[in-house]
Amino acid sequence: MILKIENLNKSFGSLKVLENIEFKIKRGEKITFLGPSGCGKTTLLRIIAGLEKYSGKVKKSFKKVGYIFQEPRLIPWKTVYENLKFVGKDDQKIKEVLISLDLFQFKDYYPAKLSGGMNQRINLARALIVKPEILLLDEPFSSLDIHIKWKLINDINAQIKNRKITTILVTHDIKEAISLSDRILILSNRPAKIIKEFITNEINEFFLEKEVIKLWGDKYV
Ligand SMILES: Nc1ncnc2c1ncn2[C@@H]1O[C@H](COP(=O)(O)OP(=O)(O)OP(=O)(O)O)[C@@H](O)[C@H]1O
Repeated sequence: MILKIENLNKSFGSLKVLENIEFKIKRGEKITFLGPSGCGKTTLLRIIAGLEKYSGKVKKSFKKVGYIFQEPRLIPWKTVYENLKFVGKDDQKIKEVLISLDLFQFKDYYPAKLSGGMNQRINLARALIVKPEILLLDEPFSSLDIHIKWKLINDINAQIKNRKITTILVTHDIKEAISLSDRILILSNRPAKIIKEFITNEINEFFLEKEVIKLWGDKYV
């Protein structure tokens, strides 16, 4: 087990965001938390990454985490190469990751000169450079055009398969959930509770959409 969470609760002042969250993830597993907007998905990932206080038990058997945020958070005055150098010192490793993501030819560009999709690929490269045992993906496709989004999903799937990385995606998008996970845990409206769980192989998009409409009501868009 790479992560085990029991009786996790989180509030910001009087706003209750997470309620009695309990789950386990095996090493190498890909899971998605599918939840409506504003239910507490980012907060859950931030707790797993060690960036947020909480009450309950979070038992982690990993040290290296890769985190991909909704918006690419690259340092604007550093080139692609320098952005990666900032987190990983090994030139050979940087080169290998850039080549594996078809980014090597852009190594001397500044982020502003590249598209949103390219910036997110660089973000992925930056997350992979630390050789993460677990990759946390916080709606990384939300600002991307549809075809760029699917290219990035394919890239992520190939990379996590090759490197056998455990992944946790949070999203409100059914297709993303199905494309990137072995298991889908459905979160309720805020405060987020786990209300249902599916094995991705056993369902399809249409079935999941019906379930989500039932569970989220008018929060489903
Ligand atoms: N640091 C904070 N202080 C106070 N409230 C916060 C803080 N962080 C998040 N919240 C609130 O907690 C709730 C859950 O936020 P969170 O970002 O975790 O949800 P989400 O499901 O990721 O949202 P979205 O789908 O919009 O990205 C929101 O109402 C948000 O305003």
